[in-house]
Amino acid sequence: MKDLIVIKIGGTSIEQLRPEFFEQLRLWHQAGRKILLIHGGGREISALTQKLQLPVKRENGIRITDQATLQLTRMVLLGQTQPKLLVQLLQHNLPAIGLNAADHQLLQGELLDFAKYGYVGRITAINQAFLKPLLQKQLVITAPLALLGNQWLNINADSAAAAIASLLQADELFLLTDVPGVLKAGQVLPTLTVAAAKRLKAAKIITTGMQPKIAAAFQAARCGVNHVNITNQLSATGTQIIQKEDF
Ligand SMILES: Nc1ncnc2c1ncn2[C@@H]1O[C@H](COP(=O)(O)OP(=O)(O)O)[C@@H](O)[C@H]1O
Ligand SMILES: CC(=O)N[C@@H](CCC(=O)OP(=O)(O)O)C(=O)O
Repeated sequence: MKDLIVIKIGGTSIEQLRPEFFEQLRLWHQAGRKILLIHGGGREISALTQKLQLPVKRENGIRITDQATLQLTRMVLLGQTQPKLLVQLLQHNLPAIGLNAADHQLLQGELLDFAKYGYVGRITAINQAFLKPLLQKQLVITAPLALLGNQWLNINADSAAAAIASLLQADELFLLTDVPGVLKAGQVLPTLTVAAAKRLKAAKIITTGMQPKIAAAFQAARCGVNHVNITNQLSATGTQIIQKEDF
C-alpha cells in the first residue's frame, strides 16, 4: 500500500503525545493517507507483573513470556494501553478503530524460540482483505499480539510494526519512542548502517529496548518500506535507516 504510514508508539510515549502528533495525523488522514498504529505497553506490563510479585525477565529487550506473563500482557495491552490511545484519538476527533489479533484472524504468528522466550512470536500473516477496507475510512490501532491457532503470542511491538509494515509494503514506518533517535554521546545519529549498529552494540552504547528497535528498523528497510525512522516526533526524522540489510 503505497499510501500507508505505519506508526509504532511505545507504551511510555502514549502518555506524552503532544497536540502536534494529532495534528499531523489529521493532515495525513485528510490528504487520504492510510494510517496504522501499533502500540506498545512494555513498562505497564512490567509494572503490573511486579505489583503481582511475579518476575520480570528480558533477554535482548524481549520479554520472556510464560503463561502468567502472557495473560498479564494481554490484559495490559488490550485493557489498558489500547483504550488509552483510542480515547486520546477520540478527544482529537480522529476516527479510529481498535483491533486485536483475534478480529477476523487479523494477525497470525509463529513462535520465535520457545525454549528461550516462551510464548513470544513473530508475525507471519495479516488478514489484508479484512484490514484494507477499514484503513480506507479510519485510523486502525492494534496491539503487538498474534495468534498461532488459538494460542496467543506476545510480540515485541517494534518487531510487530516492522513485520506489518513489510507485509503491507507500507511507504513509511515511524518507530516513536521516548528518545529523539539512536544516541551516541548524547547526540542523535542522523543515519545508521548495520556495521555501525553492530559496533555500537558491542560497545554497549546500543542496549536494552533499542536493540529490537534497530533490528526491526533494518528488517523493514530491507523488506521494502521506503522510509524508516526512529524518532520521538512525527515531524523530526531522528535516526533514518536507509541500508537494506539485516542487523
Ligand atoms: N544508543 C541508544 N540511544 C537511544 N536510546 C537507547 C540507546 N541504547 C539504549 N537505549 C534505550 O532504549 C530506550 C527505548 O527503547 P524502549 O524502552 O523499548 O522504548 P519504547 O517503549 O518506546 O519501545 C531508550 O529510552 C533508552 O533507554
Ligand atoms: C515480546 C515482547 O517483548 N513484547 C513486548 C510487547 C510490548 C512492547 O513492545 O511495548 P513497548 O514498545 O512499550 O516496549 C512486551 O511484553 O513488553
